[in-house]
Amino acid sequence: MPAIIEIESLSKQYNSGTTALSDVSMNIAEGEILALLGPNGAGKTTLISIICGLVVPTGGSVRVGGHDIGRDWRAARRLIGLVPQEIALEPFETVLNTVRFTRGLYGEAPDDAYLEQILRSLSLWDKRDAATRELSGGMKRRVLIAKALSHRPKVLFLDEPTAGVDVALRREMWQVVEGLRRDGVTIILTTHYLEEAEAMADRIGVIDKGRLLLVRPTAELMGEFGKKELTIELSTPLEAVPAALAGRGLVLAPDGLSLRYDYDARAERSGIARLLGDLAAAGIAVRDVATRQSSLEEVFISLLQDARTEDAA
Ligand SMILES: Nc1ncnc2c1ncn2[C@@H]1O[C@H](COP(=O)(O)OP(=O)(O)OP(=O)(O)O)[C@@H](O)[C@H]1O
Repeated sequence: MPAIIEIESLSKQYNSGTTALSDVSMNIAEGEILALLGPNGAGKTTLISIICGLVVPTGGSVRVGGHDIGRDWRAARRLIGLVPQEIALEPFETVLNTVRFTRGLYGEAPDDAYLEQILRSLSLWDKRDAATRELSGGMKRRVLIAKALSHRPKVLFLDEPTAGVDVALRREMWQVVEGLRRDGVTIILTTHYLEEAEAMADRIGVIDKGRLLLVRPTAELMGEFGKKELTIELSTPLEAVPAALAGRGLVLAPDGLSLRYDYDARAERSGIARLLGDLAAAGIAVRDVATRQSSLEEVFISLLQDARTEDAA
C-alpha cells in the first residue's frame, strides 16, 4: 500500500519552551488504522494538530497524499477529516443541517445523497431532523464523525474518541471505526488505553515525551507485551523446582513458598491446566493461584528502558 501520510523528522517546540515533539518520522499507509498511544502530555494531540494544519511545526515536514502541509496546505487539508476531543455542536441545529453546514465550509457543493449515506452508516439517519441537544453522548460523537466525513476525506483523525465514555459506548465506537475501515478510510486515533489500541488498530505507535518510541503491527506488539504472570502459592516451601517440572520456565521465590509462571495471554493454550496437574502429580500442594497481566504502565516502563539502552549504545 502506498503511504498517504509521510512524516519526516518532525519537531515542535512551543513558545513556552516545551518540546512537544522531537524528530518524529513515520509513514502511514492508505487504508491503515494507526493508534497513537501515550500518557498525558506525550505529544499526541500536537502531532495530529500539525498534520491537520492547526499547529505550525518548528522542524521537519509532513506530506498528505503527496501534498506538503506547509506549501500546499489547502490540498493537504482537503484530504483530512478531524474529530476533536471536545464535543462542540450547535445545540438547536438539526443533525442533517449541522453536517450540511460543515460540508459547505469546505467549499463543497451540496450532496444530500452522500450525507444520507454517511448518516445511515453511523446509524444517525433516523435522527436527521433532531436538534443536536436532544442526542445522547454517543450520538453526539457520531455527529462529530459525520461532520468530519462530510467532505469525503481520505484520512480521518480521531482524538481520543472514547475519552470519558462508558464501556457500552466505547464498544459502539469500535464498531463505527470498523465500519469506516471497510469503507477504506485511513484512520489515525489517539488513546491512553492499550486495550482500545489493540481492538481497533493495525499498527500501534507509542509516544512518550515527544518521542516516537516505536511503531509496530498490533499483533506483534501484543504478542510481546500481552504476557501474563501466574503466581502459584504453595502450602509447604520447596527447596528447588522439582526435576519433573524442570524446563517449564517456573521460577521459585527465594522463600520457596511460591512459583511464578509467565505465559502468553493470547495463546490458545496457556498450559496452566497441565501445569497444575503436573504439580499435583509431583505431590506439591497448591494453596492459591493468582494471575496478572502487564499493565500499560509496565509496557511504557519497559519501552522507555529499551529506548534508553539504545540511546546509550
Ligand atoms: N498551545 C500550547 N502551548 C504550550 N504548550 C503546549 C501547548 N499545547 C500543548 N503543549 C504542551 O506540549 C506537550 C504535549 O501536549 P499534547 O497535548 O500534544 O499531549 P497529548 O499526548 O495529546 O496529551 P493528552 O493525552 O493529555 O491529550 C505537553 O507538555 C503540553 O503541556
